Amino acid sequence: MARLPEGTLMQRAAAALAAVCARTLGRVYGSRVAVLAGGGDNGGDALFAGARLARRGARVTAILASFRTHRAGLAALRAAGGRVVALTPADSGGGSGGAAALPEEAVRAVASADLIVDGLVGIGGSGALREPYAGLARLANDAPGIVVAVDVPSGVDASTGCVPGAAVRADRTVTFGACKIGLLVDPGASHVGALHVIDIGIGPYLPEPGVTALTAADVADRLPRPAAESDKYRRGVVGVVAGSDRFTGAAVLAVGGAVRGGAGMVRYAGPAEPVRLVRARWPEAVTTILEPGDDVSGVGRVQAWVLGPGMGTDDRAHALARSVLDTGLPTVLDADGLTLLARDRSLLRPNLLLTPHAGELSRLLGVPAADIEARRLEHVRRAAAELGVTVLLKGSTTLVAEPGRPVRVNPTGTPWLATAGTGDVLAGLAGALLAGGLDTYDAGCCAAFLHGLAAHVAAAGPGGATEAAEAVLTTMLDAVAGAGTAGRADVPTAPISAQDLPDALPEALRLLESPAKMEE
Ligand SMILES: NC(=O)C1=CN([C@@H]2O[C@H](COP(=O)(O)OP(=O)(O)OC[C@H]3O[C@@H](n4cnc5c(N)ncnc54)[C@H](OP(=O)(O)O)[C@@H]3O)[C@@H](O)[C@H]2O)[C@@H](O)CC1
Ligand SMILES: Nc1ncnc2c1ncn2[C@@H]1O[C@H](COP(=O)(O)OP(=O)(O)O)[C@@H](O)[C@H]1O
Ligand SMILES: [K+]
Repeated sequence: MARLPEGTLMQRAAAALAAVCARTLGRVYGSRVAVLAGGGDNGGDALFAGARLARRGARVTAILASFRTHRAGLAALRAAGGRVVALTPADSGGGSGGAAALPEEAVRAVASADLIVDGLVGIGGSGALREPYAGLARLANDAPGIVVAVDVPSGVDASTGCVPGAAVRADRTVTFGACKIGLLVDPGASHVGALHVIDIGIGPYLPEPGVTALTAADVADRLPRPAAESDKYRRGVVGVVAGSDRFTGAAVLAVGGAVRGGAGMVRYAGPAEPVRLVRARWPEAVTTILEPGDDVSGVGRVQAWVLGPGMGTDDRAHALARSVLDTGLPTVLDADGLTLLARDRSLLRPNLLLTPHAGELSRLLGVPAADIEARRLEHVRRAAAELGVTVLLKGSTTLVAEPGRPVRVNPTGTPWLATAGTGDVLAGLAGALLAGGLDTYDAGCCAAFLHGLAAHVAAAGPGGATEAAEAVLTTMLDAVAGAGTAGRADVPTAPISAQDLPDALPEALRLLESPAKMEE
């Protein structure tokens, strides 16, 4: 800002915002636009964009939520023929009266708009939206028009993704200069809609990001690949200690993730019944039957372990877990393994990748699961710092934290993954990548990326897999890099089950290669 004439950045932002609004509307002339303007520069962006749309023939009404309004923006809107409705602090959309307490003129303008521009608050917002901002946000959400958020959907904390109160649910978000963390991390991320990241020329002046995301090319670069002189041992042997007579599926799913994740060999060790089922489904796995009280000394050499899914939490499971962890090898610790760790911190070792969901992290940190869901970034950072290991927090947006490194957010997730057993596949997949030589941080990030991609491929089926994967790999990541728009592909999808994931992994891996080549 200091290097440019005053208002230059805002004009760049407003021009791009108006262009997205115009494209969204299709026909600008004669369309109805409501601009919700807060008291800061976010409102300024929205008012200048409103002025541009008004000059192209849109009927624009600005609703001013604050006494303080961006002066030049308001003047531009007025000069372009826009109408203005000013609210007072007494105009409250809150309480049981809901939006009805807002002035009729404002309610009508929003309810009849083809497009609503949310310029209430941007990166300067703090805490839950106050009235009348909150009432306007609710009004926009209930209106039939398309909602375009300026920089950040108002009510979403731009730095954390927390949503402490009412918040705008946008169909599109046009963000300036860089993708904000809160647009990628839930619950904020689910308010964003299609995402446009607009380059306004500030990139070279921004500090190192605190949160990063891997692109398809980044993942492809990191994946272990067999060389001419490879053999199964050098590609990495992963040992899986999972499943029990009661939870046999966990064994089959974790082994499936490891086999399809590219391990040179998978060794499975467990009770007789899961061993029988693993052999039936994955004959390539080398199995060892563990009798009660056995440790893993008879399993053979491995480079990394997957420990925990469905193994139980009794004293025998505890002793078995300790025998795995005492090998000192890199280990994915999941599910029951995490419950054991929560009870007995002496199991903690370096070289661990913990893969908790919010419930499991809640037990590890002694914090209610709802707080973890509400402040995912804070809690994953805290867990990594407190435990001194890599922590992959599963759920609506998967985050990977390691002390001293930026948190990585996984861009490939899909809610179709919310089904029993998918976590077991993730653990196996991450184990294969660890055995292949990746460190716990990269193994976690790459596993989450491939797992999400495989879910898209499986949910879209053979007919839509390519399109669905391209939407994730190209469009979404381009948008984050400022070169396109992110939105989900419009391909029909169907529910998936956990066992679809290992089967979809080969196709996901092939599709991962193609955009990587395109970028070259
Ligand atoms: N940086 C750049 O390079 C560029 C930045 N640009 C734009 O500037 C935006 C940042 O502008 P900003 O700093 O003026 O803050 P902004 O987001 O408008 O919020 C402040 C206002 O919101 C209010 N308010 C706050 N919290 C509230 C709550 N909970 N509930 C209710 N009200 C609340 C607060 O009120 P106050 O607390 O002061 O009473 C004040 O009026 C940025 O997001 C982008 O759009 C572009 O032009 C391009 C260049
Ligand atoms: N709403 C969601 N959106 C995206 N991914 C999700 C969602 N809910 C769960 N997942 C993913 O599904 C998997 C579920 O794992 P987990 O909770 O361990 O289940 P299970 O123990 O049944 O295998 C994780 O990879 C998680 O990130
Ligand atoms: K906004």
